[in-house]
Amino acid sequence: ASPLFEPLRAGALDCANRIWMAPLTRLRSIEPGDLPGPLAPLYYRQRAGAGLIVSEATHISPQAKGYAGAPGIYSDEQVEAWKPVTDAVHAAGGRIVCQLWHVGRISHSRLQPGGLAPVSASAIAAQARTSLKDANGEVYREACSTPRALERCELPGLVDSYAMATRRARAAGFDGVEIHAAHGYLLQQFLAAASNQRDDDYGGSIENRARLCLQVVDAVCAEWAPERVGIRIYPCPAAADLADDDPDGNALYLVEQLGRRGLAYLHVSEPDWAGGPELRPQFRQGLRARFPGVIVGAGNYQVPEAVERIQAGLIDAVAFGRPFIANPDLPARIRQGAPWNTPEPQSFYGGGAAGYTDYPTLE
Ligand SMILES: C=C(C(=O)O)c1ccccc1
Repeated sequence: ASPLFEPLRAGALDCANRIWMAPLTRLRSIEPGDLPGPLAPLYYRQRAGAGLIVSEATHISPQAKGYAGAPGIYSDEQVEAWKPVTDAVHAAGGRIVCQLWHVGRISHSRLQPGGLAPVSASAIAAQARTSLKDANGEVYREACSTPRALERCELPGLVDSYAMATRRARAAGFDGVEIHAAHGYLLQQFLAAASNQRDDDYGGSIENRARLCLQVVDAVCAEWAPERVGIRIYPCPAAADLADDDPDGNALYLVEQLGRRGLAYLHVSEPDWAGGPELRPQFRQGLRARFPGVIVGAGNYQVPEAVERIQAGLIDAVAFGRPFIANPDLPARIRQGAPWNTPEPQSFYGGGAAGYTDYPTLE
């Protein structure tokens, strides 16, 4: 039998298989309120055959919001709106964790409280666009606003926002949380030399640049338990404005610190996500040597490649993104060697049922 169908225990998370659903932004939440939409329970229940579902990125505070239509996990109303999702996934025998997101500078003043500038490690604008919605609810892309640098005295409150979001995720029925430290969002803006020009103890050395991420991990674990906490990293950023002096060395330093905290899993977003360089084998071995928990690989894997990497001991599970958009029953299709539906990019972001809950299953 394929190693993909061997059960896996990641901390306290019992996964029926090693085919995980990667976090997928779909921008179908209700505004104002940033509430999961009415179709979210069906959408996630359809995909409950995943060994573990990682929810779409979910912002931890109003300031953490960077995309129109993304959901939040900072209000009691949002907790109530997530319960039908977690209940539906559990009723179908699935497991789901909430991905905790602070976008930092990948935002626009129009989405920020009071129309203020977004925040980041330093006042350096991302060379990126984000997604807003027009009066008709249509998604459009716009350049990110120039951020302001967070004052050092704001950081404890920011760390506490992650702890409060963790408390709400637990109250909403999630099985755990995944800290989003990847893809150029706030925590990676502190980690990367190009985006972090701070001259306090959160900037300069990699120990200083990793400080906020590790304080967030410790606060989230203290709020719930390390066995319920995963983290997503993007060790080889392709984007120039996340350039680092020693990407491999800095990533291995971070993973070594994470490896001492008893976390449920390390989720590694691989270069394919944005077309960066392939992860080198010795770097993969470096991750395994430093992280004793479950390691999950994500990055447009083909099935044979995932099986090969699991059998080589480099990863323990694989997270599929776009394939899970188009194939609610992806694990069944993989088990049967059945063909996969092709995702339709025009309905990835925004909209309603089309391209969300209407992809066909096998039977
Ligand atoms: C949260 C995202 C990420 O992690 O890259 C995201 C956001 C918008 C579109 C695609 C992906």
